[in-house]
Amino acid sequence: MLVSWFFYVLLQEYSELLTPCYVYLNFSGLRGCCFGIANMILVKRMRETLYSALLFQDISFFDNETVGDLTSRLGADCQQVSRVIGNDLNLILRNVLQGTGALIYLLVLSWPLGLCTMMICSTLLIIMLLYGRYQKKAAKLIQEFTASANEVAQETFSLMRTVRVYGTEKQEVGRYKQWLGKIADISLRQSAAYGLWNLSFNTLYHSTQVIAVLIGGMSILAGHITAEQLTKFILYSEWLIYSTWWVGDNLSSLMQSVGASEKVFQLMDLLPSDQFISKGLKLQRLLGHIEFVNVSFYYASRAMVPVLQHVNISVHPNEVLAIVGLSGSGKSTLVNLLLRLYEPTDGQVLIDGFPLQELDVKWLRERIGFVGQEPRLFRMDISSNIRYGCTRDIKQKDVEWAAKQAYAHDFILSLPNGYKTLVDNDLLSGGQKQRIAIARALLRDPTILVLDEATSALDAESEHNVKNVLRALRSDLKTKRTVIVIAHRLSTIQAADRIVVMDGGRIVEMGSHMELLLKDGIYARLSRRQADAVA
Ligand SMILES: Nc1ncnc2c1ncn2[C@@H]1O[C@H](COP(=O)(O)OP(=O)(O)OP(=O)(O)O)[C@@H](O)[C@H]1O
Repeated sequence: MLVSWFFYVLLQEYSELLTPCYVYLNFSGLRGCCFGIANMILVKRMRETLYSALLFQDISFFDNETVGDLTSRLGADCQQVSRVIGNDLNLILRNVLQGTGALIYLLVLSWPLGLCTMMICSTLLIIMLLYGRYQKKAAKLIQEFTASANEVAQETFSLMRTVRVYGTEKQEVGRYKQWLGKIADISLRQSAAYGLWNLSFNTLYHSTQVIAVLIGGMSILAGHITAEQLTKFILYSEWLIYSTWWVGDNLSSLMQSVGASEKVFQLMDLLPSDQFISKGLKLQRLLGHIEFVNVSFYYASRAMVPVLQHVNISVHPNEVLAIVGLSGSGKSTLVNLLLRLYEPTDGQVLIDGFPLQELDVKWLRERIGFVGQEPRLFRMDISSNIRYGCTRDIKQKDVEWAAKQAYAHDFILSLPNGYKTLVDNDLLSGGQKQRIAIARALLRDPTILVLDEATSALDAESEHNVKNVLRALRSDLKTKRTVIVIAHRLSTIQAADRIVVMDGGRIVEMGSHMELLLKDGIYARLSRRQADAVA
């Protein structure tokens, strides 16, 4: 009897709530589907925006960010936002509508009772906001610690051979556990806060019932309301307080997601580097005349350490200039400035008489071939790796020509699928990867060719062959190009037109191989030491 009466009241009240919100509240499948689609579109768009915002930053930006941090922003953090859109927002909206409906109905039934319930709900809301703020802070910390833990794991996996050889597995587990400990500490506090939040809810929830019975009972005795109205009131106040609880619960989870996503939004808002925005000059023809005029430089992350000091060099078109010097003397930095990866702190780099900043950076880079110290290949087939970044219309025979020039053709043909073999980091030796990187640089037919320790991983014969290629490229009058070679192995650069010797960010000697030997300075000393080492 009591149960059927209860259902009767419930049905009657539900039918009274036939408002435009009814459709929203009751078609949960449709709602879920709409939020799911919105979520999918937004998260995809967010990842795209974030990824392209990152790719168009200055190189110095990547000096200050870790790979683990950035990848977790793209992965886990974007997923958090998806949770907000797909779940939390949906439930918050549903419960706000339901709670508002219940509150209006309660005030209509009995405004003193309605006001009391509203006060209790307001207290609950204040506690909820404080709890939400705490959760936001905690989530931000957890996100940071998780990124650091990921960074440690990523580093350890990528240096697995070193870890194994030095037997530091336990030490690495310890390093990882340190971050996990910090995450656990915050999670523990989060759980305690959740417990407190639940306790407050239960206390306040029961107090509504006590108030309803007390004030409602008195109102019945005074004849202000009927017993039926009080029953309805208790049902609706329960509805209201549960809606408030759900809003609070989802709001705190929303705050957690907002905390975790704050950095994502900051990164998404980054403007592209100036060099991608400004439209520079495109010369009709690039001759390859490079000048460093009184160039000084320091890295922003180490502002107190001057890396280059008053460097003056003029490299003529079609000249082969070698740069040598002790490790850390600033050779690669000089090349970084030429590639406009960094801007000089003082002085200017000129190409064919034009300051680098005035030239269109894309146009210029298309005309520069670069082989770095540790060529790492992309996870694509060998042919695509050689074509990488080449904007000309390239045919397979061009790719093979470049591979032959770099003495890579034979070993490529010996691979299971030849030029179509998918490159895996472990598949090729350091020297083989370097030869593919040289082929990539040659295929661009660059006017300026920069080789930064490009032959360091080559065996003596391959190095000799590649040196011949460079010599041939130089003497080919149709393809004039300026070549800058950085090498530790002095045998590689003996034939260069000019050799620049660097020490502590300054140019200390300059001349041909013979001239520098006669000078009996740093170059002659380095040369003697290398000859002794070979002997
Ligand atoms: N991204 C960077 N951020 C801060 N300092 C850097 C960065 N890259 C290089 N340096 C510092 O600048 C100095 C010059 O480095 P650079 O790589 O130009 O020397 P190098 O002569 O090419 O050395 P090596 O022959 O070992 O490659 C070094 O002290 C190095 O620690």
